Amino acid sequence: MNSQTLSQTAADIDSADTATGAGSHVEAHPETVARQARPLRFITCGSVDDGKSTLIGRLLWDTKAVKEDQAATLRRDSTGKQNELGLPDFALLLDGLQAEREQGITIDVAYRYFATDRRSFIVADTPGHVQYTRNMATGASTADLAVLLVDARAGILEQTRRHATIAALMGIRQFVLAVNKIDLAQYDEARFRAISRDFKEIALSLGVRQVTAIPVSALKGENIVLRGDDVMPWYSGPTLVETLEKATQRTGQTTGFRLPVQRVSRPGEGFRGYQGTVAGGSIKPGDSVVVLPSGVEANVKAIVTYDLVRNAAVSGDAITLVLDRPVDVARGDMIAAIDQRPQTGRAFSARLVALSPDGVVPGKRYWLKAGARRQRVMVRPTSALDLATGNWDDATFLPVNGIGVVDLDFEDTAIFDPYETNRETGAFILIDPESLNTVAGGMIDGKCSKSGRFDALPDADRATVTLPARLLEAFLKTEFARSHAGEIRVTGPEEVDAE
Ligand SMILES: Nc1nc2c(ncn2[C@@H]2O[C@H](COP(=O)(O)OP(=O)(O)OP(=O)(O)O)[C@@H](O)[C@H]2O)c(=O)[nH]1
Repeated sequence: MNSQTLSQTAADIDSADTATGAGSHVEAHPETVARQARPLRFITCGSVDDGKSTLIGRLLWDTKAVKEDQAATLRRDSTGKQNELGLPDFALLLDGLQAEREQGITIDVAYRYFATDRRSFIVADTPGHVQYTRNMATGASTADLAVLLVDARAGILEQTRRHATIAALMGIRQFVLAVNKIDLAQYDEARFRAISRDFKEIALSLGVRQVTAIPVSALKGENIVLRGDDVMPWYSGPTLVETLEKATQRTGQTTGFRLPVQRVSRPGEGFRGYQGTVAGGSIKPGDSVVVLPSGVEANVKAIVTYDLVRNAAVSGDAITLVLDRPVDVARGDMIAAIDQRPQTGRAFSARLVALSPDGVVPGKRYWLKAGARRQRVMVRPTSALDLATGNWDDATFLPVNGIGVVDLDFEDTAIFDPYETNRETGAFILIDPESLNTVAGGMIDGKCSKSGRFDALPDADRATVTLPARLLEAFLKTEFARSHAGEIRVTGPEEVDAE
């Protein structure tokens, strides 16, 4: 959404009347204001021991985000453990998290908050091990920018490519390459330039053009918050924190209004509201909406939060929507802008990150969960990313941590936006129906025209039901028939019908 449309939206919202005329009113907060106030979210990724914890510790320390008691603890805990430079171990600032990980307590991603005079930040610290790809994907899904760390001595590793690929797949369009431990590489400019060149090539192949490479020593605090000019006079670019201060925030959503319905509220006679968190665009009373997948159209009568009637709502607001006519809406449905609808269909193309040890198996039926919606789906990988070469090779199976392109075939109508246009209504997870484990995280590329393979199941995979004509129609309307469509082959009407 450009700034012009944003201000139009804001103006629309401000001039909106409420249709109810009742209750208290809250001034709408235009998206623009909310976005400026929002902290920049970024992730840090790197291989084990590249210095991620030290880098985040340094950022917190040098921006004075460390409270005095924490600082005292750090000094105390570092006693006797100082490195040859006599500096405290900044990674200890993150040690609480480490301890919890070691105890096996599941912490997907730890978020830390800090601020400079210019801006506030939330950094998602994601573990470096290969088996934590899932966590990285979680952190990346909300991040505006990714800081990728490499050890100046080791250069680009497969893990660097893996992380860059996941970050790009999750929609991040700004990378910072922190070439760390440059002190251990004798502050060698040629080394830094060579690593930057290799990385920029990878980023470009992933469609990421905005790359800032910075030579840093996280341990010594050079080019993190303070400059390292005396040891790296050849580097005149920005420090890490300057780059973060200037980074742009991604909107994440360029679609019209989206409300994935989480609950239908019927507190009393006559009132029926549809509850959920707005996942795109904005809405005000009087706007026309469509309920999907039914396609029924209605107008918004009122927008209610838990104690207020509002004259508008924007992305991120948890609301109850009241429509101007009785409409059949169920949990898992989507209420969307009438003139900017999401895509609906039974076949979609998507990219997946496989998360389970079993990988993603072609032909197997999974549950796909997107917001409150859960649907049966068959997944067919068509290509997989070779992280060593960066090539997309033909593939029919995705092993754990594999990244691939897949076709999704749904049993019934699915509703999505391409992930590029809406990170909430374009993302999903796959669940194994037997173990209930999360098998993969995915992002929708778009609808495809291929016919659903649920229609083309081999006969051996179907139950055969033969029914008299008078029962056939009634049977096809049952919940059982609808939820097993594609698995049941109905042959009929049978001869007995003549009786
Ligand atoms: N000389 C030097 N040592 C560094 C630098 N950054 C980190 N180190 C050291 O490298 C080691 C690993 O640093 P960590 O910050 O624990 O690395 P990490 O990437 O967080 O490791 P994991 O948490 O295991 O993924 C520690 O001994 C740090 O003191 C640096 O810029 N220069």
